[in-house]
Amino acid sequence: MNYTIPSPTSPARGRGLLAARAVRPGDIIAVFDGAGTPAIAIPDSNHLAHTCSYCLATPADNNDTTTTTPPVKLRACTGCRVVAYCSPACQKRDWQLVHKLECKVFQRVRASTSASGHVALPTPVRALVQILLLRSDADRNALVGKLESHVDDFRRLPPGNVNDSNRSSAEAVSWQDMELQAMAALHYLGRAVGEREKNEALEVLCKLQVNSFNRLDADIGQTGLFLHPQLAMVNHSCLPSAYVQFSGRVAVLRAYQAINEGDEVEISYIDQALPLSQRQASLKARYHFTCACPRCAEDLDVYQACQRYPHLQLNDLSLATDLSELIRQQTSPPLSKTKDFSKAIAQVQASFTSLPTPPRSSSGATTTADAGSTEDLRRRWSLCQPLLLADTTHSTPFAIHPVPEILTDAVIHFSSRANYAAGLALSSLLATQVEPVRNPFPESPGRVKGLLTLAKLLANAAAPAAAAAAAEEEWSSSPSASASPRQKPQSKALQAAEKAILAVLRTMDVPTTCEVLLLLVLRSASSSTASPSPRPATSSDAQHQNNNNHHHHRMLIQPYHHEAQDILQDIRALPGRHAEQDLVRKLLDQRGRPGPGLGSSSSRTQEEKLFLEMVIVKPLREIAGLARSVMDAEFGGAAVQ
Ligand SMILES: C[S@@+](CC[C@H](N)C(=O)[O-])C[C@H]1O[C@@H](n2cnc3c(N)ncnc32)[C@H](O)[C@@H]1O
Repeated sequence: MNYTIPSPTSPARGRGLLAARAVRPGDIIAVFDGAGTPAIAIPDSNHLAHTCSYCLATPADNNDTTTTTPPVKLRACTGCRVVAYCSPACQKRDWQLVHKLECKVFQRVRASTSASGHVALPTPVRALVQILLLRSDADRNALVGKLESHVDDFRRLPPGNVNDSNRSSAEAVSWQDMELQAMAALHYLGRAVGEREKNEALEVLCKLQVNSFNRLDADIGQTGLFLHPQLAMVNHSCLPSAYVQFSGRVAVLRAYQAINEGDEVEISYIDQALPLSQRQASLKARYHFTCACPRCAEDLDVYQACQRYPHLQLNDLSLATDLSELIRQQTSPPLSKTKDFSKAIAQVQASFTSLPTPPRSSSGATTTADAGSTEDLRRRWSLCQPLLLADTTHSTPFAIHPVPEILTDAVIHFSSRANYAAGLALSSLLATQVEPVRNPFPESPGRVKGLLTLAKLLANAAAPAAAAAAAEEEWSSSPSASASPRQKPQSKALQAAEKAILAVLRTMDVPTTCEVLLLLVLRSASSSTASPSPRPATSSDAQHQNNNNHHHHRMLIQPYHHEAQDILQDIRALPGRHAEQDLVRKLLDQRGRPGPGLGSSSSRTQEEKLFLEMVIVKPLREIAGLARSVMDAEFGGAAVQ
């Protein structure tokens, strides 16, 4: 056990989880098993048909044509026809765990719902049903008995209070809704709905609100609810020292920065990128406390917050080799303290709060997920203009909320239209100047995912670049005559931006850049205490091996590992790249190097740094420089009001 949970030291914060040994950034602090000890791990109710209810694998895990993994086929339970499984083994395990009892509840739900109606119970109601079904009081007590409920605070919430924190279950709303949820659970359980039963159910619902996590899947976003009594002891900070990752039914607590033995481990319950007022509101609405972390106390903007992490040096072998300089530019004087900028921030925030919540893209990857309509993106981009034009003494502060979210959605917008060059420009900007500021630790999941997206876009954009080069030679034609299918004719401005991007691409050694990006993705798996596992036959099989800590450590790899490995294999199969491969190997070889990740900067030679800077970072920065033109061309920039 790498942690301790002593009795509360501070009445304000209650209990907390302390590191029992010193850990380095990326190290696994602890693994919380959602199958063994009393725990709840369920898919979101509106994903039940697409997610294995035991191992939580989804067919979308294998949606990508770049992977060779056989697709997961799900079969519905023949009893309730509500939940589905990827294998008889998963079905059997879930049956023994809880479904034997739960199946009857779902049958009752089905019987009382019209044939066309939505049969599943909302996610928190299903979690409540599972808790109330637990066979013994001892089990139930072990799971929820000692958890903080804040029941009186919830009772006082104004009607219609909507919790929007990313740790919450989408359905979480007001006290009145919770009362309805409690009654629904008791009704379908066939139990008495007396005052005592209702209060007991309400208390459990409150505990779920305060203590459960949303399982975040690699590519689908929020896919379920996870509750574990020990993991629930981790307190919050807006400058967290750790983060939680999910892998099937397992939650992994990973260090985000070095933590000393005996220090408290803190995670962020909410989206750290949000400005102070929104962070405080989210924390208050669901967790009922006012955060007093250094970031809140001093109202640090995202650049200042980044400066507080001791990770800047780790970035010199990443796509943000200039992170210290980027931060220096924005923090002297502090961006958010300049008059123009505070005004711009206030203006942008006010206009955004009056917008209906845009559908959040869950992946940031090249999917056609709901990134918002073109119209919605135009509106959001135009509302951001005061922020982007505010202060000429600083370089453009692209990392300030909500710019990164809009750029991420725009990547999806362009990818779904097969305009990979435009997507590449935005993705390069995110990977070189935005994500490193928001996630200063180079191996954090947000960064790793961005690298993989970038590698894929680069590969896709390079194909038309090559085609366009050939076409230009022969016909002097424009890049719009290239191979990629287009849905709509493009504006002249977008064509010009795309031409400039393709021109940079033609100067690049794309396979080598992709290879380096993919190796950066893979390093995040190998530098932690987890060692990469051999590729599992299917993701569900992998989960089945998951029955002790040793196995957990073997399979707790970054979610993007296998995909990166697949693409890397294709690149390495290209002929005539021996010299390049040798260089890349030299640059990224970790053997014999101290420290986390790729070793300390002092052990790197000038030649290696120069290679990274010239071959990878410089051209990507050049492409990133075209992102603003791409956005303005497609979404109107300052011209649209
Ligand atoms: C998931 S629980 C964490 C464990 C909790 N401290 C306990 O003793 O049960 C969340 C609750 O812990 C408290 N908490 C967490 N982080 C805090 C912080 N930074 N400041 C004050 N209270 C905090 C709040 O009461 C919050 O609702």
